[in-house]
Amino acid sequence: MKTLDLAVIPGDGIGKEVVPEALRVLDAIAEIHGGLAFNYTHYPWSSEYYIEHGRMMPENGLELIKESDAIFLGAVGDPSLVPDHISLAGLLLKIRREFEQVINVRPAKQLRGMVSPLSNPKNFDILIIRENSEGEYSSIGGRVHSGMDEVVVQNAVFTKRGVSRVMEYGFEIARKRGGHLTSATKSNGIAHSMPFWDEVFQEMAAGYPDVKTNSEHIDALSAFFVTRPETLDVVVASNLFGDILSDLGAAIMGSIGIAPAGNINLNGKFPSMFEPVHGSAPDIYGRGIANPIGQIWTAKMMLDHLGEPELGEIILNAIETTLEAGIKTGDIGGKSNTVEVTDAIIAAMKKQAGK
Ligand SMILES: NC(=O)c1ccc[n+]([C@@H]2O[C@H](COP(=O)([O-])OP(=O)(O)OC[C@H]3O[C@@H](n4cnc5c(N)ncnc54)[C@H](O)[C@@H]3O)[C@@H](O)[C@H]2O)c1
Ligand SMILES: O=C(O)C[C@@H](O)C(=O)O
Ligand SMILES: [K+]
Ligand SMILES: [Mn+2]
Repeated sequence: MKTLDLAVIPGDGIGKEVVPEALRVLDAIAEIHGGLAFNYTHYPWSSEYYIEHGRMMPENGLELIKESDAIFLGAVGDPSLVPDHISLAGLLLKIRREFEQVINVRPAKQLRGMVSPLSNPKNFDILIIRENSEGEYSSIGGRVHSGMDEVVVQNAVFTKRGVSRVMEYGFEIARKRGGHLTSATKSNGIAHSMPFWDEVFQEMAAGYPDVKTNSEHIDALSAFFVTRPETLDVVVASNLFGDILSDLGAAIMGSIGIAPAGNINLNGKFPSMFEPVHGSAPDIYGRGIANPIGQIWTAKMMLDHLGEPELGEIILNAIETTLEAGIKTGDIGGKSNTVEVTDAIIAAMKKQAGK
């Protein structure tokens, strides 16, 4: 029996609704496999935890989850309890950074049964590779003075190491897909970091003669996500640009409620973390109507990462079968609730596996 230890952090809002549903899917996949078990350890770290303890996770929190095979997280943030920059920094961004999850992989592709808001979407299949440890998300800066004299500085940090490794990841994955790599830049407006970003990209491209490349300014590239997404394949982007592009990618798929993500540790020193692109959705939390597909597709990405791609495939197929059957939550035009969609996905998995 192969046992995978998962640290489970539902977090805030709909994270608490969709994570338990994705765990039901994992239990079903374990049953289908027969020789695989998941050992979940649940952590209640969240904004509510902050209200009680004055921090988002205990002081030794990272120690507690360090040995797990992967971290499975829902969403972090409840602005009615804790300002977002404190809650995200104390949990989500802390794990990404301290566990050196330097790459954030975010697919945006058309699923069977999904209706894109684009009128003629032409079967796009994009993989966004977001730098996940530096760039615009640095905590270097500060505020001085007050009133009209107030001055605020927020520094962006781009290191040769950080930029090279995210680009190398992009090139390798583009090579594996037999595809091409687009770099998201803004070197016409941002005079230091982005020309540097372009230089590293060009240097590295020389080592991948088989991978076609292009660079697009982030503003134009955003428009291409809408006007001709089928021409994009792998897209490598800085932390902030990748963040924005991944919501855009989710939007053209049909809903942010279905978009998955993996925060990948490359050096093997710490576990990777899997969590959907969406947040805690306070506007719909508590009604049982959140779309569970983002969290469930994220579980598929986690299984791929843990060496079980054929199980991941069963899950994605079942998601598509369920969408094709019209069993959908309200964000994608359906009438079913979170639990009903998950039930249908599990039933489709079992049917596929002949059980
Ligand atoms: N990775 C994360 O944990 C993460 C990501 C984004 C936002 N946040 C946090 O979440 C909170 C809310 O942020 P936001 O409103 O900007 O983004 P959000 O992703 O939570 O919600 C944006 C919109 O999408 C809808 N939506 C999101 N997920 C959905 C789902 N599964 N099913 C159906 N509809 C869904 C919401 O109802 C809302 O209308 C904030 O505290 C923010 O900081 C966390
Ligand atoms: O990284 C962030 O800014 C938090 C959230 O928006 C995300 O995309 O995970
Ligand atoms: K999330
Ligand atoms: Mn985001």
